[in-house]
Amino acid sequence: MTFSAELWDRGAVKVYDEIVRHPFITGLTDGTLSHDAFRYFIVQDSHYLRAYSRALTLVAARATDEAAVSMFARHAADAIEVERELHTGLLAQLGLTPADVDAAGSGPTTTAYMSYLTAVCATGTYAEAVAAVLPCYWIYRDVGKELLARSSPDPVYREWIATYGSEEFDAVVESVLAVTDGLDVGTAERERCHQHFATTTRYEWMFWDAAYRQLEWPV
Ligand SMILES: Cc1ncc(CO)c(N)n1
Repeated sequence: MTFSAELWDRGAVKVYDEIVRHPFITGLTDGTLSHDAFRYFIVQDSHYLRAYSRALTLVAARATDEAAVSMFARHAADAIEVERELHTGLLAQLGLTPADVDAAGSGPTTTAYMSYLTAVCATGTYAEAVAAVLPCYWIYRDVGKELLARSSPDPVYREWIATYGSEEFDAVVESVLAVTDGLDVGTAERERCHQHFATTTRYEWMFWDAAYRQLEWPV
């Protein structure tokens, strides 16, 4: 079994099932998701993408071959572009400005997820950093494809779905999976990779759940 298949098998199979039947995800395609919940999601995702981009530069710095350095550095730059283009467009359609994103601040789940990613990428090994960021790519690709197949009555949701369900994003994810499968991982390191992969996979579920419930800091 490839390393990526092993990670998915142990850390993502069950959670992925929960993700695709979560009311936020089913609501994107059956038209029941409120724009308020989606607004919360896009605002929080703007915060998330800023941290994600920085985390990817840390992965790039840890990469052991030039092709991987170049790939992760490119993805870091792309994450900033996605935040600028997709979010500015979607935010405007939802009646929000970048100033509203700053005013909202990052919510509890966003903060926890960003902190975990940053910590692993800053202090873990290269393989640990790859395992921590992999669910961000992989889950969005699979969810994107699933949603594209289901389609949506809402043009705003359709635009968001098109980004992650695209052939381009699929190719990006395939290249990261190839890097993952080429990693040289020790026994103890392998266990830590499993932990990080399972944890960030859970955070992906929690991120959608927080948006669905529009979770705020309790105090
Ligand atoms: C929370 C989250 N995870 C992954 C992605 C994909 O980059 C995203 N935009 N947001």
